Amino acid sequence: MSTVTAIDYPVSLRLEGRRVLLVGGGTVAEGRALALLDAGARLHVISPTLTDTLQRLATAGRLEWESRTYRPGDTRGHALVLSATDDAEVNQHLVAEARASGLWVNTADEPELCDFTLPSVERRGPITLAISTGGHAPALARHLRRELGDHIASHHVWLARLSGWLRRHLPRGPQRQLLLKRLVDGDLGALLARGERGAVFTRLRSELKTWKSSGEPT
Ligand SMILES: C[C@@]1(CC(=O)O)c2cc3[nH]c(cc4nc(cc5[nH]c(cc(n2)[C@H]1CCC(=O)O)[C@@](C)(CC(=O)O)[C@@H]5CCC(=O)O)C(CC(=O)O)=C4CCC(=O)O)c(CCC(=O)O)c3CC(=O)O
Ligand SMILES: NC(=O)C1=CN([C@@H]2O[C@H](COP(=O)(O)OP(=O)(O)OC[C@H]3O[C@@H](n4cnc5c(N)ncnc54)[C@H](O)[C@@H]3O)[C@@H](O)[C@H]2O)C=CC1
Repeated sequence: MSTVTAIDYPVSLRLEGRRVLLVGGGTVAEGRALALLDAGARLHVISPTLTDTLQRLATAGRLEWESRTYRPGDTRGHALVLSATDDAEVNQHLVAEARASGLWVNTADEPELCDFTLPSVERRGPITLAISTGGHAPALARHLRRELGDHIASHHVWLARLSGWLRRHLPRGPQRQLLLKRLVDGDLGALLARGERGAVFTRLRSELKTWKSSGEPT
């Protein structure tokens, strides 16, 4: 067991259409595979065995499965590499190979060998809550994720979708910024928190009319 001293730098990766290698097909690999598929990755799994769920995904063509053990050279052609075998030596080889080719790699069994670690993730619509303890306390990350996840209410999800729509349809600038901030913690945000979506719509509709009449595209 190793010690982790540096603080991890959080990012949200866009993996849609990218080829990701996952070595291992057990319970831990299954969790990673489901999250990677949710993110739209083109998933390549190398493992002599698969869990039932992974097996079903392979049969359905949702992932590419090679039923064999890892071989040097397997990382070629991938954007990201994750190792989740129960063999520490295999995981170490995979990390060394990935790093030698400049690829980012995560191994489930050794925080110190990871180029990135996986946070505990809670999703509500477009909102992602991710908790990291930098490898110190994964069980605590999970506990906090569940506890804090309860604070993301349905009006937050609604607000995120509405904000996304407004950002796509209104031109950038101070007027849009002000409106989007008011939706979160201004007068409109207060209405939303009370569940008064109808009132917010009415107010928005009349405000957007002013935008139109002042020559702004909607
Ligand atoms: C470094 C990291 C590398 C990585 O995997 O990226 C790592 C490493 C290790 N985890 C181990 C054990 C456990 N991991 C969990 C749970 C999760 N582990 C996750 C992430 C991470 N785990 C990364 C750091 C994240 C951070 O701390 O910020 C979560 C958050 C996300 C995910 O996996 O997707 C997911 C919760 C998902 C959810 O929300 O439900 C539980 C709790 C449980 O299962 O209930 C236990 C048992 C309790 C314990 O041991 O603490 C072991 C020892 C294995 C052994 O003893 O054999 C190692 C290896 C080591 O530390 O040496
Ligand atoms: N990061 C985390 O959150 C956690 C990590 N772990 C660690 O993750 C690792 C995997 O755990 P589990 O999924 O529970 O193990 P598991 O025993 O269920 O699965 C291991 C998988 O690796 C495959 N495998 C073994 N050798 C291989 C090789 N040479 N090439 C390709 N595939 C190979 C096996 O066929 C099997 O599918 C362990 O090292 C464990 O300590 C465990 C719990 C949590």
